[in-house]
Amino acid sequence: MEFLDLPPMLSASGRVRLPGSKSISNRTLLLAALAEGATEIRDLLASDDVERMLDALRALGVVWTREGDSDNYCVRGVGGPFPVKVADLFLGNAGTAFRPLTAALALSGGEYRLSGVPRMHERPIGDLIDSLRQIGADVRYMGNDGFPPLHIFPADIRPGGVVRVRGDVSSQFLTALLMALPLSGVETTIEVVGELISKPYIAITLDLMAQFGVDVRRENWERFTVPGGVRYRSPGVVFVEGDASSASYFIAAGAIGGGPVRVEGVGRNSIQGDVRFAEAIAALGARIDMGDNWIEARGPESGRLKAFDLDLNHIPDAAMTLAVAALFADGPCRLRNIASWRVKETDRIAAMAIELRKVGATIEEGADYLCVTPPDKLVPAAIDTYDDHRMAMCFSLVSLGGCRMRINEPKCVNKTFPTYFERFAEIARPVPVVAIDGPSASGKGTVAARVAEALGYHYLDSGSLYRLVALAAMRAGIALDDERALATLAAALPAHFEAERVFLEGEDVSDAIRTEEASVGASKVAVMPAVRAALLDRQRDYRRAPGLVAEGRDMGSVVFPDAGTKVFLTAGVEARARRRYKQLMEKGMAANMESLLKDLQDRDARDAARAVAPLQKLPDAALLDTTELGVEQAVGFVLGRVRS
Ligand SMILES: Nc1ncnc2c1ncn2[C@@H]1O[C@H](COP(=O)(O)OP(=O)(O)OP(=O)(O)O)[C@@H](O)[C@H]1O
Ligand SMILES: Nc1ccn([C@@H]2O[C@H](COP(=O)(O)O)[C@@H](O)[C@H]2O)c(=O)n1
Repeated sequence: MEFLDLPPMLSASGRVRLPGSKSISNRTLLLAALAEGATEIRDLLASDDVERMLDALRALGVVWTREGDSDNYCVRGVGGPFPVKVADLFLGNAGTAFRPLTAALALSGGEYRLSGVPRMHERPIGDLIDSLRQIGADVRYMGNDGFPPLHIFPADIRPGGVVRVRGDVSSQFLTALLMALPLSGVETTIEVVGELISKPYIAITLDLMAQFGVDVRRENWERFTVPGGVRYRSPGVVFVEGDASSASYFIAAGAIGGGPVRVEGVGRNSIQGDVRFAEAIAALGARIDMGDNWIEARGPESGRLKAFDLDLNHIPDAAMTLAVAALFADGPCRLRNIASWRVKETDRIAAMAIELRKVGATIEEGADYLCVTPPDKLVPAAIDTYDDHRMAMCFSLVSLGGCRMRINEPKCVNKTFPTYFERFAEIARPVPVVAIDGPSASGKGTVAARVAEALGYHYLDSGSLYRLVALAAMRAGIALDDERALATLAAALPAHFEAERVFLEGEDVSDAIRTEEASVGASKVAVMPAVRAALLDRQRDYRRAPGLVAEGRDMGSVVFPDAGTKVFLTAGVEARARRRYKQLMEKGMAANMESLLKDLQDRDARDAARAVAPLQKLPDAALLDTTELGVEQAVGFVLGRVRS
């Protein structure tokens, strides 16, 4: 399985230029395709869902071109129904392509097959088909009744009068009918059955249809009359706004991570309903500023978001971001009227509940609501994403709580925002790590502890963990080559640290882990991949605000590969043996120069030669040879690297 590890973040600030809106991109493409004349589309979203629409249009005989590698396209409209009369279309999991194309093709007088990924075949479409059948369309189910895949046949379309469509499952059914009906040329009224959900998405549809010359008469959100004798006409150029749903992650990042975070591409003039996410998070205490084409978010004055109880029917997609923002609220939060989540890319209510529990939240889940009680402390977790781009993007925000996160299958963001994690990395500031690696007795521990003190950071002596495993194994009679038993021991090591002392099962073993026997034992158990894996998360958990200085052999290469400062600290082996001898003497421990020298050479060789996480100077690490340097000079060097 592919995954992406996000480090714990300290804060978020910066600017993000948003990718184009998915809803506007796919609607504009379809309208441009059906229109008379050519349409220049600027800033089209580059994503999987839009590619599915572009592929489908090409297969249906629509000519479109892209300006080089840009996001600007030109679509030559066909001025009516699609010219290609037989086609087999694969539409992935793109609801914004599947539903509107179904309606437009049902009125195009051809034979078409429409299919998608397995999840698309679980997403209901029966209400739309029922409506299309009311005007004579011949659409048949190829699998389960009410669900894709579909087979459309030429039919005698009888438009006019009133068509009824359900509005309480997906607003895309109404959008699909609205966009297709002008193809019939006859005035037709659509009556919505049930309370229409996601009204702002219908507003986008009506706005874009108007730009293409078709003005729909709307009576409340219940009746929509599409005029007769009208055809779509290209407005010439259409600018696609930035995606307001995608903006929600960055607005939330500013609110959770302090900010200011500014998104560019949507603002108070937006036609997208999800800009109202800004209002929702402002109600939680976030400080929001808005311009015509930008929104800026900062954290609440009080430092913590307020608990909420909100009806989020109008912003179902951006509401997912609020479910994760709830982790940062000062009390239990309730997200209401979100039943449509159940029929999206995945059952989002169920998926959210499972994943929020993983990070420590207490969740109550209902048919159309979710209650999130934030945990006292967030728990690092591996988040499953259910092939749902929004799950991946939402959960990246948990890292802003100073909690490392693993996002499984992160490429699902390609559906709407292929560069999401790059943009997120530009605004999120990880808890800084200074990684100091080097051979035994080179002075890493001494230097790292002083650097940590100077910076006010936490300190990790990773070698002590391997020493503890060796000591615990020797005490328990576990052979130092029994990898499985050693890994089990390492995974549940009953050890803790207090100031500079180390405890094993409550006993102070600070000196016991420093004996030569424990040193040799440590270097033997450290060769084993399973032991190293068992200690990995434990080491990563030391990364806490305001920062960490970590020393060992693989701090910069494996444990904290993204460390901002990496130093390879070394010294000649004789100098190191002399230092170690002096150190042991000062502690009143027995030592012999000759055996110390041999022991260091053996350990260095074992550490450097092992297959997993070998001791090495990384290309991005600064080399510091302290053979001729004092401790203060070495500390000064590292601090200089951190501050430069
Ligand atoms: N630059 C230096 N010059 C002289 N002595 C030093 C220097 N750096 C460290 N020392 C001394 O060397 C001894 C060994 O240092 P330290 O324990 O920090 O090394 P280490 O690399 O952490 O060793 P290990 O990997 O075995 O834990 C200590 O007594 C320390 O004070
Ligand atoms: N990141 C690390 C740290 C240590 N080891 C192994 O543990 C032994 C003891 O470490 P000290 O730093 O306390 O000397 C060392 O010899 C290494 O074999 C490691 O593998 N990775």
